[in-house]
This record gives sequence, C-alpha cells and structure tokens, in this order.
Amino acid sequence: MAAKYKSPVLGMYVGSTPTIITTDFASTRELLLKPEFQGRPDIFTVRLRSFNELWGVLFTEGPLWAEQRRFSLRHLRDFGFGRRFDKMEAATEEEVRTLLDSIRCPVAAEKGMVRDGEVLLPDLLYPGFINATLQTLTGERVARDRHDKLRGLSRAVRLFQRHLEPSGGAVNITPWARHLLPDTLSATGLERANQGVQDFVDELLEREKLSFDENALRGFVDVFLAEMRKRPDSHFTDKQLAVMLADFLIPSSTAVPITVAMALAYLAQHPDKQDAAHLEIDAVVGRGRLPTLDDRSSLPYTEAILREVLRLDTNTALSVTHKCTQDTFFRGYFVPKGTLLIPNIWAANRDPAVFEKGDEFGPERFLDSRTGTLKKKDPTMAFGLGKRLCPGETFSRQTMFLYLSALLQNYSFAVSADGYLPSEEDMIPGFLVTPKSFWLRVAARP
Ligand code: HEM
Repeated sequence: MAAKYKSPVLGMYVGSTPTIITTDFASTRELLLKPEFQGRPDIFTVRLRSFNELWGVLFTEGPLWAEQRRFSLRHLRDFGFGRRFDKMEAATEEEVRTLLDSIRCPVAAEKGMVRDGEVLLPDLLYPGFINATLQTLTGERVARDRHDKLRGLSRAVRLFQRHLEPSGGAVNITPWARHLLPDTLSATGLERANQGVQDFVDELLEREKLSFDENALRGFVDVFLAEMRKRPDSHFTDKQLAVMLADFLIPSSTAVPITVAMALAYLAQHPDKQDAAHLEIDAVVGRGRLPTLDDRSSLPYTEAILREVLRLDTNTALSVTHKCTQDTFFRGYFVPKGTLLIPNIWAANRDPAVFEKGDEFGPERFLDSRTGTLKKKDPTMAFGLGKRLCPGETFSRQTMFLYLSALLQNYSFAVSADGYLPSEEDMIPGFLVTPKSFWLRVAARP
C-alpha cells in the first residue's frame, strides 16, 4: 500500500478512529520518538485482560504507567533483570544445563520435543526463558519435573497473541458483535487465553502471599507486596500486580525463546555462518565451561547473529500500538488527539535506505569489516525506541546470548528430515508474528 500511494506514511480509519501507519525507517523512528505519540489506546481487548479496567505497564499511559514503569524497572534490576547479578547468572546457567540435558537425555515429558536426533523448536526452549523471568519476579524457578506448568503458560500466551490484533481489530469497533460471531472475532480465543495466563498468575500470587516475609524479600513480587502495605491508597493494588506480572510473562514466554529458535533456523540454512559461530566460541570459550556474560564482548559474531535475527525477523512486527495524546502535526499533516499510531518496525528494520540487502540474513552487517569487532551502533528498532522502549531489552539480549552461545558450543543444527523450516509466508499473524513449531536435526559437536 505504501508503494501504491508512494508514501511511507499511511492514514486511514479503523472504524471511526483515525489511524496512521509508518512503513519506513525514518518515519517509524520519528513516530516512536515524538512526545505526543506516547499514549496507548483504551480498547476492548486490552480491558478484557485487566478486569475491564486499565492496569499494568504494556497497555497503560499517564501517571499510572510512568510510576509503575519506573518502579518495576528500578526494583527488577535489584534481582538481576538487565544487569549483572551473580545469583541470576548462576540460575540461568543451571537452566541452560537443563536444556542441554533435555537434548541429550530427555525425560518422559520432553519426549514429544526430542526425537531421533531432532529437536522441536521453539517448544523445547519455552520453560528456560520463562524461568529466567520467574527468577527475578519471585527468586525461584519451576523445577524440570514441573516444566509442563510453564509449557501450559506458554500455550495460553501464544493463544493470546494469535488472537490479539495490534490495532484492536473488528472486535474493538463493535465489541457486542462477539456474542454473534465469537470465533470469527477472536473473542472466545482471547477469553480462553486470558484465563490461562490469569490462572498461572493467580496461583503464583497466592503462593507468594502465603510465604511473604517483609524482612526477606525474595524478588520483585515481594517488593511490590511490601509497597502495597505501605501505600494502601495508591496504584499498588492486587490488580496492578496481577496485570503487570502478565505483562512481563507474556514476552518471556514468546518473543525471547522465538528469537533464539529463529536464530537456530537461520543457522541451519546457512552452515557457513554456523561454522563461523562454532569457531569463534571454540576459540574464546572452549569446551570446559559454559559461556558467561563475561564472554559477550569477545563473541562478536554470536552477538551479531542475535542482532540480525532481531532485525530480519522482528517478531513484534507492528510493535505495540501507540496513541496520540494531544492534537499535533506529523510530517506536515494534522493529527488529532486519539489517533492510533502503528509503527511497522518489521518494515523499518528492512528499509533498503538503512540496511543493504535488508531481506537477506547477514550477521556480518553488524561487524566492522576490517577488525571483525561489533559495530557500536545498532540502528535496528526491534525493541522500539524512546519513552516506550522495551524495558526487557537488556535482560532479553543477555539471556538470549547465554542460551544461543551454549547451544552452539555443544551442538550443530541442520534442516530436519521433513525439510520444513519456518518461512515468511507461513508465519502465524497476531500481536506477535510467530513461526509454527519446527524440527531441526541436532548433533553433539565432536
Ligand atoms: C526478544 C524479546 C523482546 C522483544 C523483541 C520486545 C519488543 C518490544 C517492543 C517492540 C515493545 C513496544 C515498544 C513501543 O511501544 O514502542 C515492547 C514493550 C514492552 N516490553 Fe518487550 N520485547 C522483548 C522482551 C521483553 C521482556 C523479556 C519483557 C519483560 C520481562 C518485556 C516487557 C515489555 C514491556 C513491559 C513493554 C511495555 C513498555 C511500555 O509500554 O512502557 N519485553 N517490547
């Protein structure tokens, strides 16, 4: 459509709401950074997941959003979210070992994901990444013999994402119509998915509250519970905590493991690039220990692979819809308050004006061709930009690095016997663009 109208910025109506979509790098960057464009729409499907009110961080705006975003970032960091923290790194290392064990020697519950030298992705990866987030939220993880619980959460989250259209979609224009066409309008799927996520969060909160001790705070949930006691008439409520936990668990159950799975899919298709990563890891880390965050700066190729997958396969393709909070102008056009704003970061991350051969997999684009070191600047917008920048960015990059480098240290990955690999035509659309599950051949490295 952008090509048809010869404009990277498109204007239209979704129902009666004016809507702007940006499709190239420059306009998307401008949209993400514009101060008047930092609101979130108040839509039916968002309320559906938060007690018919507006709570959490992901879909809120104004003072509640500003306070809760600041508070959560500050205190999550204390438990290793996005910063170096020994306890967190030890826990992640244990999780990585569990994954490597699952490939080598699957227990009964993992057998559906490991068969005759092949592994099912992203499925096998979900529990480890959810556990990394749980570690910062509660100071604990779910043991391997109960990983089914985490797989259940991941199933509910995927259902949620597949049924949630980024701009809201038809069900937001005429919410009543869901009673007539429940399946067509995705409302039934959304309600079921929300229930699945909420059940997981409710159970977690019940456990945390029962064992709460204000003198021994174990993770972010305890810090929030302590704040609730100190400030009874504030935004620190049961509802806020429940929705915020869902906000954190949703990307951890999908965006992060899916990025690592896609990295392995690309490397299976590009054995030369996989060889380069193997060589780099062998030279820097060897085989006697697992890679740690200390190795990150010495493994530029591995890091470049992750950057490239985030760019080429931007799974939060249309980001999270923004909203205009006051009348303004954008690129010479009047934009009324309330306009929906959709930044197509998937397209921006492939814009040929910024990324040469933007549709091709080329981790080398992030390396200095002379020195082989990682370029300082990564213009990719996979995590957004500005005030709404994803607060999970550093945490995600660190965790993905630890998993990908350990998997490549120990295994080689190749296209499976059935020959199926995720392709752009075959992705499942939704709030997140996700691959169908796929098998890869896996061989222990000699
Ligand atoms: C590969 C992993 C991830 C990707 C690609 C990603 C991407 C994004 C994007 C594009 C946005 C929207 C930015 C905007 O509105 O302009 C976002 C927001 C957000 N992300 Fe992530 N994310 C990832 C992982 C995580 C993780 C692990 C967490 C938490 C545990 C997280 C928590 C959030 C929250 C709370 C917001 C809303 C921020 C706000 O509205 O202020 N994300 N993310």
